[in-house]
Amino acid sequence: MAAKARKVALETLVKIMNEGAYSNIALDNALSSVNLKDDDRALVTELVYGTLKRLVTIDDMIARNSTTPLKKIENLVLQILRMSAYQLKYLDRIPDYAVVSEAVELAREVNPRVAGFVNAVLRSVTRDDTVPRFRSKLERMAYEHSFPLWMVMHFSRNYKSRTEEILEGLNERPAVTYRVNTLRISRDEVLRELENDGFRAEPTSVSPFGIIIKGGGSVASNRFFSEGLLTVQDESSMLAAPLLEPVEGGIYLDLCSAPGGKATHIAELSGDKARVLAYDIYEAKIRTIKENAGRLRLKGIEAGLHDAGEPIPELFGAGSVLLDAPCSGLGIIRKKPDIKHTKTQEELDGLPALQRRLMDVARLYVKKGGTLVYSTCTLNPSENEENVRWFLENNPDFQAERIQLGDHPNLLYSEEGFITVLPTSTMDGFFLSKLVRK
Ligand SMILES: C[S@@+](CC[C@H](N)C(=O)[O-])C[C@H]1O[C@@H](n2cnc3c(N)ncnc32)[C@H](O)[C@@H]1O
Repeated sequence: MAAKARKVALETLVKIMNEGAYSNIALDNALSSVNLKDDDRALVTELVYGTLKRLVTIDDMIARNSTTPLKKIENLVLQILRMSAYQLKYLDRIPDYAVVSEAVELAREVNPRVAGFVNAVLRSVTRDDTVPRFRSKLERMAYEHSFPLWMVMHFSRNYKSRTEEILEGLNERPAVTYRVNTLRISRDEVLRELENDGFRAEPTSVSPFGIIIKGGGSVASNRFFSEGLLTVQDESSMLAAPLLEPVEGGIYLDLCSAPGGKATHIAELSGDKARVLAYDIYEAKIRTIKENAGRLRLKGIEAGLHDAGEPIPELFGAGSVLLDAPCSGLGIIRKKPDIKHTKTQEELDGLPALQRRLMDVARLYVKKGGTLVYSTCTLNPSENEENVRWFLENNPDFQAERIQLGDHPNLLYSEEGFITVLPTSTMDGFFLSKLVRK
């Protein structure tokens, strides 16, 4: 059966690498269209994410051991080599000879003439223990942690001595985390009940709302999930909604809200007694907000299609606002390792202008004494603190309120009290700021 899993993984990789599909979506589609056992599903996920995660290093190895330059290798054959090199160098579940012979079989189906070439390259990769000579510390980090050099330089320029920790964090296997709907059940109770049901679960350490599933199977089919007591959410994302301090009768606008992870949290924290206007620019995504609100049985969410760049005058001064802005997503590489290969410095440079335009509209909805929470899931000061500093300079009626989440090794507090969350196994890289209208 593992052979079938490898074939599915290969097809998925091709969709991502050659057709520009997003890794999480391509993988979900692939897994839902085939009938595979749990072990094989796990293998597909491992092969796809692992290959994308280690691609820089893998390509280097293939280039060293191939007589044909990488750019000239037929696309499908290149993906076979990449996926197989990943197994040879990073997994020990499958013996090397089996990996090579499976790869040769797959290659033969693509083009019988390349089978010998694939065999030769992979045998050579198997024996290759070369440690390349690095011209700098950054080059070493790029190779060892498998990131494009420009991205390592970006982290090093902006996060200095924390660079290696960021690279390691972004390569972590993401833990399975859920937010407890404390409107209906306490976290302690969920933990107790899950333990009774045979799960191993722990509380998250920064957010008081999260649990981490450490073992015992998939909670998605558990009654807690289907009955709306739990929401899949990263721990970092659980930190945004509480900053709005939602109360009964309040009005909250979540301007970029799909799939509604934070909007539903706002509703829960208000006792589901507030209006939560949850907008997004994509029609298809509005459905996901409604589905999530429905599963959680929340009545206060009003999901709708709206471009956050277009002001809605009827709502000026209406309440408090969450702007969880579209961003470069460098903080979520653990879950979307394709970001390592798809983002460019130019793309990063273009984002602050868009984000500032959205902030400029978002401020209009904030009432006196109300709050604007600006957050992103990226590690890039120009999309994060520099945007917020620009905003405060241009809007003297707003002031930053210090966020206090306690001392945790991966939380960086700026002088103004903004927070950058460095990635760990349980937390995405994230940025949070809280701006109050005087
Ligand atoms: C970081 S995600 C939001 C995640 C969401 N807040 C949550 O917690 O589930 C950013 C969202 O912004 C949406 N978006 C991008 N540009 C937008 C715009 N101009 N107006 C409204 N939404 C936009 C995207 O479709 C995406 O769903």
